[in-house]
Amino acid sequence: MSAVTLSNPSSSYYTSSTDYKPVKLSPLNLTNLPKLAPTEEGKRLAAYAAVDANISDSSKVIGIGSGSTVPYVVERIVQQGAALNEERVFIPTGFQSKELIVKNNLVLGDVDQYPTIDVTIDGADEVDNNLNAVKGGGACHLREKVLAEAAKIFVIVADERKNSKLLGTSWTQGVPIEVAPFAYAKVLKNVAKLGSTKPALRMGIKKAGPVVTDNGNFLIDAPFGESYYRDPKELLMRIKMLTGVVEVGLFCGMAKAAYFGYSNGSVLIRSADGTISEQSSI
Ligand SMILES: O=C[C@H](O)[C@H](O)[C@H](O)COP(=O)(O)O
Repeated sequence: MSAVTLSNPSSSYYTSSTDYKPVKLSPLNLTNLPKLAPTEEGKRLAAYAAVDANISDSSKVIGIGSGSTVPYVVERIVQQGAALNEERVFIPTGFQSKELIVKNNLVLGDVDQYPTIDVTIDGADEVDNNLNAVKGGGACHLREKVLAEAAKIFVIVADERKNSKLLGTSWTQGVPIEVAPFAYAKVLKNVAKLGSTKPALRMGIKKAGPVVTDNGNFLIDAPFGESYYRDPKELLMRIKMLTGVVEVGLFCGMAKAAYFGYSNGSVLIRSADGTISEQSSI
């Protein structure tokens, strides 16, 4: 992979063309890795950059999130070596990450044993300019939020398609809402009253009936108009107040940074302090 630097950014993925002043980080050395399809390349880049920057020798309790970028997170952690990993405990956000931990012979723990986590790295469905995120496309956002909140450092990894100025731009299926099964019909009515256009119970694929989460609950996907996404925290609080709602897939003010991997071999890093950095790869 050749070193690529985004010297003249003009795309919409930056905050704005005028305030774009990236800090250039030293390149990520990824020589001798197998070539992947462009989007996968972006996911791997984001994951590797996030692990390198956030998981150090002193990171002992690590939260492993869900989604298609997370296998690369675990891959990079494994590359840090068995000696280091034997001294660590890994906490999963769901079935997928539990399998990843077990299959890679890492030590499995749970958040009730380790309510304080050093670092949690997780995927996202969409992230806005202020690091607010939609999560729950894979129905894992309840455990994900607990692990994000438990972590001293919570970091998001994703490919370039997830980087938006405003939530609801690329992720149009709505805010994922985990609900107690018996309350779903009432929550559907109440999110519609809040302003959701066509909220729907998420149905299974290759399974008759609704999706059932790892916690035995149902999911509602509730789309909202653009104005609601301008204040995602307010939207989160209003949905969370509805009786029967277990957790809402809006993560506001939680992430320390988001790493977006680009198919051109670079990573864009947005930090909570407003810093925007770029890392190329060789
Ligand atoms: O519930 C699932 C999680 O929030 C995932 O992190 C999110 O849906 C992103 O998944 P993917 O990387 O597969 O698009």
